[in-house]
Amino acid sequence: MASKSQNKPPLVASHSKFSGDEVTVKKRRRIGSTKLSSGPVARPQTRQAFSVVNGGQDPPPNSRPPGSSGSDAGVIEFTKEDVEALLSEKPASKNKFNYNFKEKKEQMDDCIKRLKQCVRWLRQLEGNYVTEQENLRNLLEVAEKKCSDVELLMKEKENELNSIIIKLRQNLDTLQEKHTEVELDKSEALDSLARERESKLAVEKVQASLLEELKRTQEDNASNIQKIQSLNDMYKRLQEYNTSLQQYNSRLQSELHETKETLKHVEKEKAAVVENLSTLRGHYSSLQEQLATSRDLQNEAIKQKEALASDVTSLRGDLLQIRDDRDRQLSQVQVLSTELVKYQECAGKSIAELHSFTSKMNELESTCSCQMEQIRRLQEQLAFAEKKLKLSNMSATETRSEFEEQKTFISELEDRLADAELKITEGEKLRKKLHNTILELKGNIRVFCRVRPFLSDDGVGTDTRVISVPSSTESMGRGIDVTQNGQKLSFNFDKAFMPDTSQQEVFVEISQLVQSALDGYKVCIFAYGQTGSGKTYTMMGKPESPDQRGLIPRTLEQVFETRQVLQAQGWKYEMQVSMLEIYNETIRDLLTPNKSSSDASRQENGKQYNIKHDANGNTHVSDLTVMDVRSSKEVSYLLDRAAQSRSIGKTQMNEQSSRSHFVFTLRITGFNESTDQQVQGVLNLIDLAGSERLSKSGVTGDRLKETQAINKSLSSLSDVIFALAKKEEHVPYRNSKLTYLLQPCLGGDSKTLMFVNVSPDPSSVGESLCSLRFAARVNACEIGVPRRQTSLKSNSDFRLSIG
Ligand SMILES: Nc1ncnc2c1ncn2[C@@H]1O[C@H](COP(=O)(O)OP(=O)(O)OP(=O)(O)O)[C@@H](O)[C@H]1O
Repeated sequence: MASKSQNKPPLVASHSKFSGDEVTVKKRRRIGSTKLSSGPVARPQTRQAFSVVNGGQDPPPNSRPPGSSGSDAGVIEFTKEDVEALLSEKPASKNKFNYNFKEKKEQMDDCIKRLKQCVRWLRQLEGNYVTEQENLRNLLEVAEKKCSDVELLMKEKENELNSIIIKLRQNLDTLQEKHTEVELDKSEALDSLARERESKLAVEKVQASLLEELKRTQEDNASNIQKIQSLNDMYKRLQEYNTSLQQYNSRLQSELHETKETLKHVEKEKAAVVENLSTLRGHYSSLQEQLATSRDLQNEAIKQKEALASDVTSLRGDLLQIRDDRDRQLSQVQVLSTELVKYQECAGKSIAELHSFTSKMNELESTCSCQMEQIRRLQEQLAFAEKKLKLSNMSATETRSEFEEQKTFISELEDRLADAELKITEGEKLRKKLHNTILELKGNIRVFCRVRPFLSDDGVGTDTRVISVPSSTESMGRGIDVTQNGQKLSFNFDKAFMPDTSQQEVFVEISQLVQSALDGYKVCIFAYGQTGSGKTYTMMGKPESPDQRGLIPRTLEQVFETRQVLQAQGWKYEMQVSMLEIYNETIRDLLTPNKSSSDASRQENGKQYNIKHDANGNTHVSDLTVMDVRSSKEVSYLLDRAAQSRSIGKTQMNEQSSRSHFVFTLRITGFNESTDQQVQGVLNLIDLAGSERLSKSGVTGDRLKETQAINKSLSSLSDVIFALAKKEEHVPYRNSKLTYLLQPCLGGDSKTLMFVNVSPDPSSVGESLCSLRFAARVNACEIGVPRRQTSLKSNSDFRLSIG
């Protein structure tokens, strides 16, 4: 039985398995189902695995997972169990003995097919996993990057917000502090107001009591005054009574005296009577009786007098008492008056205090109202600040987002700027290279011919033309024809300027060389020709007339203008000027400070003026004045100074004009901070001495020797130029000052331009021919780069035959 069941076809086994246990099937874990559901490939798919694995037989409909009604009929899926079942599947045969190979093969084929499908499915699944994994990884990286960016951004924003919140909190704190201070001030002010009100009430009470007391005192005073008045009246009455008593007393005294007088009279009469007593005894008894009655009367009078005296004493005591009372009352009145005055003063003070308290109170009330107003304002400010805070919070977020946008915009712009700068730098390098290549193609040594117009003092009429424009189109603009003794000789150069060519037109042709000097090359432009042929006119021109300014002023203008333009690209230039004159192997510094003529010559003699070349091929003349210049105006001033110095020198040395070489040197040092580039250019502008025919000069002796020497040095110039340009070892006239000075300008990358100036004067046609032959020889120099062919036919005789 066991073997039977083992040999059962997988279909039956699978079928029975699935139909037997629906829950198990539903719960069965699907390989990759979790992953597939999250990735792009993981769409909910309807499985048909069983039909494939189980040889095309579907499991019973109730054993299918929910939703697998067959919408994705083409997709095949396997579960782990399916795969395991497939792997552990063994060939089934209904009967061991009926084992049919064909059937077995079919089964095997079927199994292999299913296995292949399973393997394909697994591979596809694996591929999906890998791509999904990669996608997820990428997504994860992007998300992580984003997350870190967002985190950074958030941190920055948080920091900014924190700083703003701190600032606002500080503002709020200060405002709250101010508010509490104001509140404190306000409470203090209210307290002091209450205190002042209390004190005011107390003062008012005191004032009322004082007023009552004052009233009472005034009433007392009035009653006292009445008392005093009644006492005064009594005193008056008593005085009157006293006076009447005194009058009575005096009357009694007078009566007593009269009585005494009468008594005496009586006693006298008694004596008379006693005498008469005897006689009159009778009479005596009557008299005795009279005497007794008189005595009684006297006693009565004495008694009356004593009673009156006691009355007077008692009245006197009364008077004294009344006086004492009066004095007491008076002193009481005085005390009361002083008290009254005091009370009045006190009342005045109280009133003043009351006034001051009232004014203080008013002040305090106004301060209080001010403070209230301040508090109100502060509260308004606080509300406004809070509003502002809210607004600023809102605007801060807006600003922050704007700031972020701006930042990204700026960074973009910066990138673009950096790119542009890089492009500019590269473009500038390219421009330099191209410019140089163009100039090299044109020739590092070029020769321009310039024919000056007829002048009034030219010997022959203008109709006799010895110099003419060539007829061939090939030579147009670069050749001239010279007619001598009926023979026409043609000369071709890089450029030929006819008499009507303006200074500007000539300058346009050399302006590229000026740019080369700023690019860091050595440039040398010199004018060669017979005396009066227009060399000085070409180099210097007529500075007083702007149209006729020569190459030197125009060159300087361009140098300083270009320097300005290049400054925007980060270039900084330093310029140094020196000017010298060579006369018969003597160098004269044209920029030494002005001195008297004798001093100048002595000074000149003391100086060495040795010419030296350094490792970089730069020429230095010892003791020569070198001036820093910042503008073309400064150079113009120095040129004027040099011209002045030249004319002084000529007068001092009794020199004929035009017999010296004038050398103007401008050293250009440029540095670019942004690209860290450095350039050193030199611009030499030379007005050579004019060659002269000895037959015409009419000089003799030492002067003749000098002229011969100058002519010789000029005639040898072509040999020198040739040798230097070809970098030959042997340079003729090496020790000649002019040769030595020109040496660095004629080799390597240096650019040299020679003007051959010719005069159209028929009387000097021989000299013109000499100059042209010389120039043709220089023109024939080839330096490094191919030059167009010079028509050498007529330039065959290069040698100058001056003198
Ligand atoms: N292209 C020109 N247009 C007008 N005038 C000119 C021209 N060239 C020269 N001249 C005039 O010719 C005269 C002589 O010129 P210039 O002094 O420049 O000659 P030079 O070659 O320098 O002479 P030297 O060798 O004796 O110094 C001057 O008066 C000058 O103004």
